[in-house]
Amino acid sequence: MLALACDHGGYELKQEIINYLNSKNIEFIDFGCTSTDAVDYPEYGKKAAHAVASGQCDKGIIICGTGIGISISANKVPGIRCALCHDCFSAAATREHNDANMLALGARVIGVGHALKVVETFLNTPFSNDERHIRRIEQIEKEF
Ligand SMILES: O=C[C@H](O)[C@H](O)[C@H](O)COP(=O)(O)O
Repeated sequence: MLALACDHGGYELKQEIINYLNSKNIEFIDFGCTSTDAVDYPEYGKKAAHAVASGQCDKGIIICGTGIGISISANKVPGIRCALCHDCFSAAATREHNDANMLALGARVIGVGHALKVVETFLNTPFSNDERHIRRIEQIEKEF
């Protein structure tokens, strides 16, 4: 199960991602927002992040104008590793190396076609399970 969320800047791209997910029969929960009316991205980013952190959803995709504010918000939730990616290399690498559990996109940065390729790459790339990456992820989670 995938968690989706956006602010007003990401609403239209989220609708395109929903069409893509439906075409692939990928299940999702949409945590809003529900229109292009202005909202505050932290509320929506954190809702989706809590769904992932609690195990209700396996992964999340969140979208704002740049992807920056909503990813910063999601990464405040313990257990969330949200990666802002606007290219397929980064989307694959963050799954393989960081076991990222959320993807952030900036709808004012990337075109729809490219964004859907980034989404596809993120969803289809497994974590490497490599010892060095596991060690580093454990360090991310640890208080220093
Ligand atoms: O990082 C924040 C996001 O890009 C927001 O989508 C953006 O700040 C919203 O801007 P505005 O309220 O001017 O539409």
